[in-house]
Amino acid sequence: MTSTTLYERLGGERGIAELVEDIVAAHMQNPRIQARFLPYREDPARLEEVKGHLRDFLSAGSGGPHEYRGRSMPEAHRGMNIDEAEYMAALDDILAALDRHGIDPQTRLEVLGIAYSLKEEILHV
Ligand code: HEM
Repeated sequence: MTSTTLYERLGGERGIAELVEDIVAAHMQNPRIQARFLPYREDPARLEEVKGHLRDFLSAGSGGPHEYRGRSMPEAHRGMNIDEAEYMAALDDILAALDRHGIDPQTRLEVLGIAYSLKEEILHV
């Protein structure tokens, strides 16, 4: 068991900011889900807002100091009708980013567990 928080193991504020940049860039390259994200290139202000929410979501959910002020998971993904393959593609991007950032396997599993637990709140809502 480790005594550091998940937030610390993800690299704190800076590590999480880098992870979010990497994950969003990966989503934009990922053929299974890029159509969901590419339109945000035309709206940089909105993209920054969503990235800020993603950073705060990760911080708040990992024991960090930031408060999440975005929408709930069902509200944020309502009407997108996200399917299982898209969900797995997003998880792949997240795991690959954690790997690239040198996050240890135990911590990656922990993040995977949390991400997976949100599935019912995001799929087909
Ligand atoms: C573990 C899985 C996921 C988590 C934790 C997650 C988390 C989030 C969060 C925190 C936001 C910001 C909400 C806000 O700004 O109010 C968001 C927005 C968004 N998510 Fe996800 N998401 C996940 C999976 C997915 C998947 C699989 C897709 C599509 C393939 C997706 C597409 C989007 C899009 C397009 C937005 C922007 C919504 C908007 O502009 O209104 N997400 N997500």
